[in-house]
Amino acid sequence: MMSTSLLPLENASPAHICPFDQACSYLEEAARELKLDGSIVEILSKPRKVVTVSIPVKRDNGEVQVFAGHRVQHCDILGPYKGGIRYHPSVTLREVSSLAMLMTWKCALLGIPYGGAKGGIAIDPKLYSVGELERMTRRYISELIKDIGPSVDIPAPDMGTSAREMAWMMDTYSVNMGHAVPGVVTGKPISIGGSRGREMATGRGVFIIVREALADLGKSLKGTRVAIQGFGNVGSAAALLLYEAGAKVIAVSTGSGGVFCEAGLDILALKAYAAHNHRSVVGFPNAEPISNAELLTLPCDVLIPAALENQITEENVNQVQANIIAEAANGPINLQANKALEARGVTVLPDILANAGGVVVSYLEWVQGLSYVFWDEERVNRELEQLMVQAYRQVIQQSKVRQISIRLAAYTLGVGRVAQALLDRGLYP
Ligand SMILES: NC(=O)C1=CN([C@@H]2O[C@H](COP(=O)(O)OP(=O)(O)OC[C@H]3O[C@@H](n4cnc5c(N)ncnc54)[C@H](O)[C@@H]3O)[C@@H](O)[C@H]2O)C=CC1
Ligand SMILES: O=C(O)CCC(=O)C(=O)O
Repeated sequence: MMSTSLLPLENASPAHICPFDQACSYLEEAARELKLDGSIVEILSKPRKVVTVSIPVKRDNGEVQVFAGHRVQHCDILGPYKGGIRYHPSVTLREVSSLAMLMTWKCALLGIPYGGAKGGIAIDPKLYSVGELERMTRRYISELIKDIGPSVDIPAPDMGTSAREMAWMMDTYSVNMGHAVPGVVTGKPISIGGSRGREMATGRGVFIIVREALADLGKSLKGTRVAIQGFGNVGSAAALLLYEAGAKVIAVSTGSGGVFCEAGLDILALKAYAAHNHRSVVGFPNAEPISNAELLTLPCDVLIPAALENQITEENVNQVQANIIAEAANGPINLQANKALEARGVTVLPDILANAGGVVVSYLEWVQGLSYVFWDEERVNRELEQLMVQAYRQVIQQSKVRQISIRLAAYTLGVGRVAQALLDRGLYP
């Protein structure tokens, strides 16, 4: 395992759960398959820049609370750093670092000219007022002002953040620059240069990849039984598109628990219910309660983890019954579980492919902003469809030619493209 000395602020958690070590293991596996030089792996296994800032925030009651805000810039060989910002209590520097590395491979796999980054603050946004979140977000971006920019590093939404936070970030950056800079973030509201289709984009990408995988197995979406963990931006959009295409979404969950209905949930009604129920699905009429753990092991055709990392592990993998798992979340299956699933012949559609729709439409948003020409949603969705299907086909082809798993095929394509660019640029400037 490569040294992770650029991450000095925290000790590693045990190897079987440390997300950064897991990300390095996949990199090393891809490098072995590609017969890459050890020095390339050494370079790519370390983030290029790790920033942690202190964020003092005045609470509504007058007290001051100080948060740590991270931004990890993994690699900018193919273009500006790109990746979301997460507000969730489980955020750690190691987690953010692993997610930044995944962004590098994801962008390269999809053929979009970005490097990888990720940011985050360990906070439960539900416990803070809108005013407190706004003050925290603005201070975080002020502290990062020299590290981000439209051609340097472009944040976007992730867990716990949305178009609202992106608008605060864009405004804070613009005020500091003295003029409007919409290109500094993506996933913005449409009123300030956001793209049509971005809100649904990650879920739409998941939908496209599941549809293609089913078609390759000679199956259609109609009547396919789907269980989805997480009903936020990604999970709810994937659920809606699958439901509209005739799939039976039999179970859905949020952090506070889930619901199950053998005949299939009415996703339109469930979305409306969650919107009026603090984003929780618990208590939805005509459905049985179900825990997050139970949802993962339900008999179903397609399982879509769309929340956190490490949900399918050596502890529950033997109970998982789905034939297809689409990683809408980043890193929901740990290393050991992944090996077990592959040995059983389960089709695992890896995160860097399955959830790439978000960064694809972020790229389209950035391109529209740079050219001052904005597209209708149909065009955005068409371009997204084309890039997702193309990447899926390339991954399946690579998997067949090299006789390797779909995950390793996706990694070899992403890592291989970055390694080639590194060599073409004369190693690293
Ligand atoms: N928003 C985006 O465009 C993209 C998001 N992703 C990934 O998708 C995943 C979900 O992100 P979003 O939907 O944006 O976040 P979100 O904040 O909109 O929704 C997260 C959902 O997960 C649920 N959740 C939180 N903790 C949970 C727990 N312990 N157990 C079960 N459910 C839990 C929440 O209740 C909520 O329903 C993350 O892994 C993120 O990195 C990946 C690519 C792009
Ligand atoms: O839209 C983006 O730029 C990044 C999305 C993201 O954070 C991810 O794909 O994990």
